[in-house]
Amino acid sequence: MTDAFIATLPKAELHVHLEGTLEPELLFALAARNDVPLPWSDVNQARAAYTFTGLEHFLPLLFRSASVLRTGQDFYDLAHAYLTRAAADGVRRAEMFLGVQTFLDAGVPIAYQLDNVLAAIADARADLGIDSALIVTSQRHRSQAAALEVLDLIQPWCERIIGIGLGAAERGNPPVKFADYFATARARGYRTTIHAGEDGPADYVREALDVCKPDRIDHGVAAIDDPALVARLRDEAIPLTVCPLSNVALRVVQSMAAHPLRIMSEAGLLVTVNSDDPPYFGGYVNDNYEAVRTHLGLDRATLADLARNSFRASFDDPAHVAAHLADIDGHAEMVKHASR
Ligand SMILES: Nc1ncnc2[nH]cnc12
Ligand SMILES: [Zn+2]
Repeated sequence: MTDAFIATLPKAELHVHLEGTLEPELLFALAARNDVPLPWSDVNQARAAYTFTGLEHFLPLLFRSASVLRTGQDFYDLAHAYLTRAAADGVRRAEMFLGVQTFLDAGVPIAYQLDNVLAAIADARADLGIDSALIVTSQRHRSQAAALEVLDLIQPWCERIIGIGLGAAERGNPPVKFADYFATARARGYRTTIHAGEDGPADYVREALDVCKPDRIDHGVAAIDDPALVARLRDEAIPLTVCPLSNVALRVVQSMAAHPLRIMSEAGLLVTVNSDDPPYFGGYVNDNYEAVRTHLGLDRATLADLARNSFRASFDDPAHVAAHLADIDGHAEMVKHASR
């Protein structure tokens, strides 16, 4: 069960792939709706398949499952379901990835994808009081030319997309391959973020900083192997969007007890806690906070600092960030008094 302090702590989620939030129940409903065959006979069999040897094992399953999304309504339903769940976890601000190439491959027009995710964002703001924003990601196992095509395709929506990211198979696809993609994205006014140092080495994190100049690094856990890089990340206050349950599920770390998040936090890094692909890795953002609380022995002050980091690292307006930080102070005070 989630600790009450965590459950009600205001937080931002900055690293979540919308296609990776597809719960098995919705997966089966969309497969039936769109007449897409699945390799599993029911929800339980699908869940049982969610055990992975690593990132390279996980990605094909993710892409296969995501291929059930075909209509605009599917994208609305997916985003609405995630935002409803996130709001229940005390998420006040969500910055969500959408890997559009998977769906373009299946013949889903870009407008179906973006218009409907953006509609779900607007409705969730009005109905659930959760603020959210969209980050479009490209896949690094494809060419840079393909990633640049994504930038051109989304240009009509540029005012409503907050950022650009890069995900998928890291090893063998170093950041330098996407130097022009990031330069172009920045020139077009997007904030930028890149998966680096997930199952790739610390050197990929350094190269990402040098070549891609991102606003944030997604994962970045491999940086802990390199003290000079840790010092640089700290001095430059580069946010790291860490996903503890994902790292255990994809065998990036051996166990939750062995996760470097506490060491990273104590080294002064701007670490945040996120869910990545929640149904696949065993939990949403609060489950991730709860896992690090339990296995790394984090106290409430540290958990509140992680939540503060999540707002500071967000792409939100400074005035909103300040208001969220004040809410966290109020939350921590309230809990202190209640426990006296
Ligand atoms: N953990 C992960 N790493 C890279 N790309 C991803 N896309 C979805 N989840 C991912
Ligand atoms: Zn990710």
